[in-house]
Amino acid sequence: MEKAIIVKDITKKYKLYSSNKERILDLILPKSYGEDFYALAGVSFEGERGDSIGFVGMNGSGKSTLANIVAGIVPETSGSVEINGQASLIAVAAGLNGDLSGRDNIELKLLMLGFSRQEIKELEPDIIEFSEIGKFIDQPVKSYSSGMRSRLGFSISVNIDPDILIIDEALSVGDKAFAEKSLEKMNEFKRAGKTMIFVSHSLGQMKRFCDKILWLEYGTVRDFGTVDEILPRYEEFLNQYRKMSAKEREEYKEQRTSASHSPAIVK
Ligand SMILES: Nc1ncnc2c1ncn2[C@@H]1O[C@H](COP(=O)(O)OP(=O)(O)OP(=O)(O)O)[C@@H](O)[C@H]1O
Repeated sequence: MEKAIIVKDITKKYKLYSSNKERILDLILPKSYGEDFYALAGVSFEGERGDSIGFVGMNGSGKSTLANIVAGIVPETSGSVEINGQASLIAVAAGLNGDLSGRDNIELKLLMLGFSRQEIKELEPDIIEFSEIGKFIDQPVKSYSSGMRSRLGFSISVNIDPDILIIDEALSVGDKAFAEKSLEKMNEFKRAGKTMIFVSHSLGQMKRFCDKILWLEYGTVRDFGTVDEILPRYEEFLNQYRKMSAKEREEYKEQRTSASHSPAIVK
């Protein structure tokens, strides 16, 4: 099978500051202030053409960071991402300019992706119709609700028919009717043999839609495999985790992160 996505040993380091003063001092005297925090610490996986890969994991495990790195929106600190084909990201409101109208955002995004004026003219009505934004399409995006922003982002990305579609929680923001319509659109992509990455906390949607699951935990890969293999393990883990006391959760985290998050592993 042809590889669509090859992710090798990705790390993402952020600096955490205890105050704004520290943040500013770090700009003047880099490396002297702030604490290193690894949102991702050595993540590798491969997706074949036609795979629908779900990213699961607890809050803060690194799902969105990884999706944004694969989409080329956020730079990695080390490691590499190889993509065959054009990638399009749907992160809630990502890539939308709040001061521009919905229509101008569509045009801008398509121009940035290399579409011609003629192609944009042809695609625009479909994008507007699918988004159900109605007359608000000519209002500035900052006046939209978060659901409207996410519908517009989703509509742009699916209607440009990308080779790789990355969907980050967009379906949990829209209403049920829109979510159904979007899932149907995603199934069309799947039937067309396209590659997808889907970030969600809805295990129901994962089961319905994904073939493979990447389970992230504290910025590392806990497990990667087929939906049938990984989701039952993840659900079992969530049940156990729910029963843990705050102290047990801290101990668990300490045990899981002590080796993998050592700065020594970061080149
Ligand atoms: N710009 C940033 N600066 C500092 N830390 C960040 C930044 N962006 C993300 N992080 C941290 O990186 C970690 C991973 O965040 P990410 O949003 O990727 O997690 P997630 O798995 O998508 O979480 P959720 O399920 O809550 O959406 C979190 O601890 C988050 O606080």
